[in-house]
Amino acid sequence: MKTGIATVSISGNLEEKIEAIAAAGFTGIEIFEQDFIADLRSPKAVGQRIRDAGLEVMLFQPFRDFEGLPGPLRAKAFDRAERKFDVMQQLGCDLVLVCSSVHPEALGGIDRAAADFAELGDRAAARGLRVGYEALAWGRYVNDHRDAWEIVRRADHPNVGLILDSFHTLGRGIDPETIRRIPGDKIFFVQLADAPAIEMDLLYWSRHFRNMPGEGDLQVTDFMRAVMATGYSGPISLEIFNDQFRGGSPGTIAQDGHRSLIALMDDVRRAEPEAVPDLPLLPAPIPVQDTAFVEFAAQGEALARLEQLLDSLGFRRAGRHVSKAVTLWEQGGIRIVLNAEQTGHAANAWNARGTTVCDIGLTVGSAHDTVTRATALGAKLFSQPLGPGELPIPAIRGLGGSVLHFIDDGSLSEVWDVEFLPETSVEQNAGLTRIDHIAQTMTYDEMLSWSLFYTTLFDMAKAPMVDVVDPDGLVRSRAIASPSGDFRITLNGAETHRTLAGSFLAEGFGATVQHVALATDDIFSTAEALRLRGFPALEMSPNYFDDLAARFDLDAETLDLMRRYNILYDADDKGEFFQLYSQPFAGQMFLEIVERRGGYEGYGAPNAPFRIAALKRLQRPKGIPAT
Ligand SMILES: O=C(O)c1ccc(O)c(O)c1
Ligand SMILES: [Mg+2]
Repeated sequence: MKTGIATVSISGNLEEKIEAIAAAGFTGIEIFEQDFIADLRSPKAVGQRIRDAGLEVMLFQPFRDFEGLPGPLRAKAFDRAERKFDVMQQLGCDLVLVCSSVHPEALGGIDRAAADFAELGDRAAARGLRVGYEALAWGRYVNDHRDAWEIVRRADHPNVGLILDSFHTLGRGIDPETIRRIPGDKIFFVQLADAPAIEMDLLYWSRHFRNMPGEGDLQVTDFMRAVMATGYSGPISLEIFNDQFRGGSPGTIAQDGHRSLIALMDDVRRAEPEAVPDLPLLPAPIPVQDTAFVEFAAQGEALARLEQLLDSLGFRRAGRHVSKAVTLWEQGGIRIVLNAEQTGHAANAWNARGTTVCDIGLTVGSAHDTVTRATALGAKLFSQPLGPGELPIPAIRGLGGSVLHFIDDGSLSEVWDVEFLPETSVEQNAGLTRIDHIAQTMTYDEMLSWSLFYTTLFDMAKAPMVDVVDPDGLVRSRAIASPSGDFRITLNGAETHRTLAGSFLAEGFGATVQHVALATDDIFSTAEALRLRGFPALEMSPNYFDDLAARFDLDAETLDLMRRYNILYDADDKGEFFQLYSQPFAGQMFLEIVERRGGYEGYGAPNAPFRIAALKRLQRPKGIPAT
C-alpha cells in the first residue's frame, strides 16, 4: 500500500515538510503548488530532494478553473496547463490534479467538459503525463464525484482519470457506495480527509477544519471500503487543510497522519479482506479491560502528603517493592503505586513536574498484541533496566512523555505477588471499587493527537466535544471510552493558561493526568467514611445546591446529605451521577469520587464550572512550587 500526504497538510517551509513526511514513513508526497512556488530551488532540484528523502512525487496540485471556458479563455487555460506540464516534467511527477472549475465565465455541459479533458489528455500523453479530475464540493457546475466520473468516462482517454477526495464526497452527504460502480483503473488518485460535524459553508469548512481520518465525524472508512472494492491500487493520500495543523509541529502532524492511515486501512481490511490484499495483518484494536494501576512519582514531604491523602480515602499500604523505593496502595480493585526512586523514569518525571502521574497500567487480553499494534501505529517501546526480581512488563511511550504498561492474564498478572512484599497494615476500606476514569489535561492543539492515539490503539470511541466554562476561559473536553465503559479517559484541552487546566499545564511542563476518578457503589456511605477519616472534600457553594433543588426532583433528605458531604449531581435520560471532589493536592491535581446509577454515560460536565470555581477559590498563592 502506497501512502502519501499533501504538503499543505503540514506546517513549515517545503524543506521542513519533506523532512517530516519522510520521517513519518510515507511513500510519497503531493506537492501543493504554493509550497513549491515559495521555494527558492528549481523544480528539478526540488524533485531530486524529495527522491533523496526516499519519497515519490505522487501528485502536483491543484490546477484550477480549466474546463468549460469559452474562446480565448479556453486557449489560455491550455497554455497554462502546458507551463505546469513543464514544471511537472522537471519535478519528475506524472500526475496533475485538476479541480472542478469555479470560474465565473465557465460554461456547463458534460460533453463540453469531456471534450476539454480529451484534448488535455492528448497534450499530457505527448509528454508521458496523466490528468486527474476532482469534483470540488463547491464547484460551479461539477460538485459531485458522479458528475466528474461521467466527464472522465466521456473523455474516454487513457491519460485522463478521476481523483476522489473523501471530504468532497462525504462533506456533501453523497453516498460513498456510489463509488463502487467506478472501474478502479480509472481512479488515478485518492485523497482522504475527515472533518468534525459542524454546520457551515462547505468551502470554509474544507479549508479550515479538515482533520485526519478518525479525528472527525465523517464516514471515511465507508468511503475507503468503497474505493478499495473497485480494485483501486494507487496511493492513499492525506490532504488536510487545517488551521491548527498549519501552526503545529511538522513532525507530530506527519506522524499523526501516518498513524491515522495505518489504522484506517486496518479497519478497511477487516471489513473488506479481499479488497486489501497487501497490508500486513495487525492485531485488532485492543479491548482494555480496566486500569491495572496508576503510578505517581513523589518524594520526600510530597510523598508523605500523598500517602496521607490515600489513607484518608481508605487505601491501605498493601506492599513494598522488593528492590525499589516503591509502595503499592490498594482498595477494592484499585491499585495506586507510589514511586520515590532517585533514578529512572519516575525520578525524571518528579524532577520535571513534582508530584505527577508517571505511569498508567492497563489490563488487556494480550500485552504482546497491544505492543505489536502500538508499534505498527508508530508508538515507541519503553523500557528501562530491570531491577532484581522485576518482571519484564511490556510498555510504550504515550504522548507527552507518559508511559503505558500492559498487563495481561499470563504471568504478568503475578507482578504484584512477585515484585512486592506484602505489608501487614490494617484493613481499611471506604467503599471505593475501581478507577472510573482518568482525566488528562493538554493544550487544545494537542487534543486531536491524543484522541487519535487512544482510538487507533484501543477499542474505544469518542464522545462529542463539550465546552467547559472556566471563569477565566474555555476548556474543551472530550471523553473516549471502551464499548463497555470499563475504561474511560477524558481529554481536556486548554486554550489559555489562565484556566485551571491551562495553569496546570504551564506549571507542570506539559500535558499529563490532572485528576483520577474513583468509583463507589454507594457515594453517601463512602462520603461518611471519608469524613470520618479526615478526607479534604472540595466545598461547593450553597447556591449550587439550591439550583440542584430547582432543576431536579431530589427529595429533601438526599439533598441535605448532598449539601452536607459536598456531593454534586447530574442526570440524563439513562441514569444519575453523583460526584465528590477532593481539594487540590500537589499544586493543581485532585481526585474525584463518583457513583453512576442506571446507564449514565457522562462525566458531570454541567457541574464543571462550579467545580472549577471551587478549586480556584482554594488555589494556593502564586509562586509556591507545585510539589
Ligand atoms: O480548497 C481547494 O481549493 C482545494 C484544492 C485542491 C484540492 O484537492 C481540494 O480538495 C481542495
Ligand atoms: Mg482534494
